[in-house]
Amino acid sequence: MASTKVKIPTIDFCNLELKPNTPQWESTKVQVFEALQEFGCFEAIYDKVPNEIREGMFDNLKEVFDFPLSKLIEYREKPFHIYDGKIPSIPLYGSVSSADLVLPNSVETFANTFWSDGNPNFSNVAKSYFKQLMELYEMVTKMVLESLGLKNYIDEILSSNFFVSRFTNYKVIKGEGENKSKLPPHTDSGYLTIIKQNQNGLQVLYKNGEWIELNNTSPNSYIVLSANDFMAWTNNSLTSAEHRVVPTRDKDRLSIQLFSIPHPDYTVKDPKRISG
Ligand SMILES: O=C(O)CCC(=O)C(=O)O
Ligand SMILES: [Fe+2]
Repeated sequence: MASTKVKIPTIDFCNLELKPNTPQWESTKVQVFEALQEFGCFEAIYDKVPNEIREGMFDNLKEVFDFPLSKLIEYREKPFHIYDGKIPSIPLYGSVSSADLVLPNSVETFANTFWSDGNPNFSNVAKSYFKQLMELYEMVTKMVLESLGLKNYIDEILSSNFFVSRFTNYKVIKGEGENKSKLPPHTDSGYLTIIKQNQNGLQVLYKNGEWIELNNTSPNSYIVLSANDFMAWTNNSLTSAEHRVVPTRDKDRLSIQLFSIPHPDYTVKDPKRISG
């Protein structure tokens, strides 16, 4: 059962004055660092993604998971595109992932696979959605490095990653039970993951052994999780959040994830150790 006792911090990123070296930046930075140390995650209130963009993402994604399986398989046949589904232990889970933000025209490749007219609306909406979330990623990364006294490494870390986006559907079939789409506990690879869910279900494991429900359904709310490579890079200063998904409602749950992952040729090491 998820606990109601411990609460994941909610951090406000809406302030227009939120720029490095301002008092707002300094106080937000403290909250970000403490949350990632203690919980490995927080809820960001971030208003830079217009409502119609975010809603457009979910509307388009509903259609993707209604396409026949053959489309999903066709999608998987393209380089750097992954479809996970029909997993025997969680048959109602399905996701499509793409290294879409590094490969030119990759959003269009995605759209062309699923929609015969290439769905220009999807491409526009997706580019805008991820652009704004990459800015949130950049702010959080800078705040962590400044908190660690590693300001000089900000450019290095920001240029060491690529982004992967994943769209996930947790199908609910009446009478089938939640276990068929439940995502088992895990930590993510990469630096940070930013998640938007259309209904709750994401839970994070706190150090006292309790699973805490992440509330992320208000329009401007996004979950930021720190992942394994950031924990390693910071020499365990941050926690890599162990999380799982337990869909509880009686309609399909959709979520969108943005993962930032170090390039395969980048060596993830605590910079203090690199410099001796
Ligand atoms: O669906 C979610 O909210 C999270 C999914 C997740 O943890 C993952 O794909 O790694
Ligand atoms: Fe995950």
